[in-house]
Amino acid sequence: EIPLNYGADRLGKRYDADMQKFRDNRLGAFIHWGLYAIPGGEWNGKVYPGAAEWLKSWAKVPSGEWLELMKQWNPTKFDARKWAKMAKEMGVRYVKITTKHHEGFCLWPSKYTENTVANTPYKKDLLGEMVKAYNDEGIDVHFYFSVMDWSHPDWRYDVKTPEDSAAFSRFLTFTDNQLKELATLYPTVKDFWFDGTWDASIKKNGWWTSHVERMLKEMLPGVTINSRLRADDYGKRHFDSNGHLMGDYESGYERRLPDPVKDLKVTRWDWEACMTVPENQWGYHKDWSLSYVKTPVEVLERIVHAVSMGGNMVVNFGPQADGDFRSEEKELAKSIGAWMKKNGQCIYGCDYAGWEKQPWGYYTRKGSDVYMVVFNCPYSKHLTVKTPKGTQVVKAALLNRKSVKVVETARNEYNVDMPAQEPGEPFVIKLQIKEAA
Ligand SMILES: C#C[C@@H]1N[C@@H](C)[C@@H](O)[C@H]1O
Repeated sequence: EIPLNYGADRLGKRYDADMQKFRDNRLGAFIHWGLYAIPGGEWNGKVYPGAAEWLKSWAKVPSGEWLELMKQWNPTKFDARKWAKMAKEMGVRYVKITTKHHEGFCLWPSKYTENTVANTPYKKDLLGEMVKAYNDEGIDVHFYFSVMDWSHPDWRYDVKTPEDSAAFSRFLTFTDNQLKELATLYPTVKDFWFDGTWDASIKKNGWWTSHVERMLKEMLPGVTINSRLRADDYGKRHFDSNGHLMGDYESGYERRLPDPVKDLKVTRWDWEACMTVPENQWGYHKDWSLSYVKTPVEVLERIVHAVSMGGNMVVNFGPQADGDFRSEEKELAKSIGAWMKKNGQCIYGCDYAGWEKQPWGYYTRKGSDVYMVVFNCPYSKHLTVKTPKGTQVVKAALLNRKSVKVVETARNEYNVDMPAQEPGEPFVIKLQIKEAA
């Protein structure tokens, strides 16, 4: 192996209680909220179809002009308790909040910059209100933090000159201070999800990314850190130069998922995917007609797909500038929540089953309970199940309801009958199995 000072701190998965909770949570929600919610994708009368939280970049708005938006930041309809109830009803076990996105506006009253909620008409500590409300509902809070800060004069995309080095060193100190501030002010935070770490300036400072992981873990024992923070001695990201995952879980699956047959390697480590409901909108965009908007069943399939491969899924919400959610997002939360209420036992605490993927849907597993989550009903009216050698299917039943017929068709092959009544939505069959000792 290549000797590294700033490669993976640990080989293999973490199995402490905090990581197990991260894993068992399985379903999370992203909250992308910042100044970008005010223009909602439109600048000087032009609507930009790109991601709304990148509008400053698409419209080439100078930072000074962009930060003028702070004068309009006053989410009068914001009610943290309502937000937390919506998350609870959706069945999410954790929420990832953008403490600061690339624009550099902080949802908490940081004392290291003027670009914070304290210097807006709203004034109050939005992040603190959210952390309390979600925690009061038993929902874990994770912090999204963008290292790249378009509004900070010392941010550099690359470090080429002595001036760049001096500036970027100041920037890293500023960032350290903000992270220590977040860990001190909000000690119930369970995870830091870093973004904006793809530029040469960070890749050339792998030591700093290693320092941040160690610093936060020292301040908050048990906290989880995503792989996207990390670069090693040679600028390798997520996986170090020896192929070992850095951080505690892979966070490369943004708006995409591993192939359920070809990419089974991901079941060897923890990972978390995140997804948008439109094709690519994280922050609030006023016009969702510009791209395809996933239906609740399509969102649900991505959630189940992730869990079936041992991963978590985070579904994104982009609140409006007034602090309310658009109706499509409220409907989505309700719809997913209704399904999770009936079927959540095939998600929470579940993992990769290790059985051969079938066209009707996905397997998930918790201990000796194997779940079939059916999205595609075959004309044959039965669902093929192929078990690993030495494993038998003893019984099958719709979740908490009547059993369905199981017929052995060949060694380690079964036909599981479809339910008599067409369920009209993705449904779950729980298998009772017998494994060779
Ligand atoms: C690119 C990029 C960022 N990463 C996603 C999680 C959003 O925050 C998007 O703006």
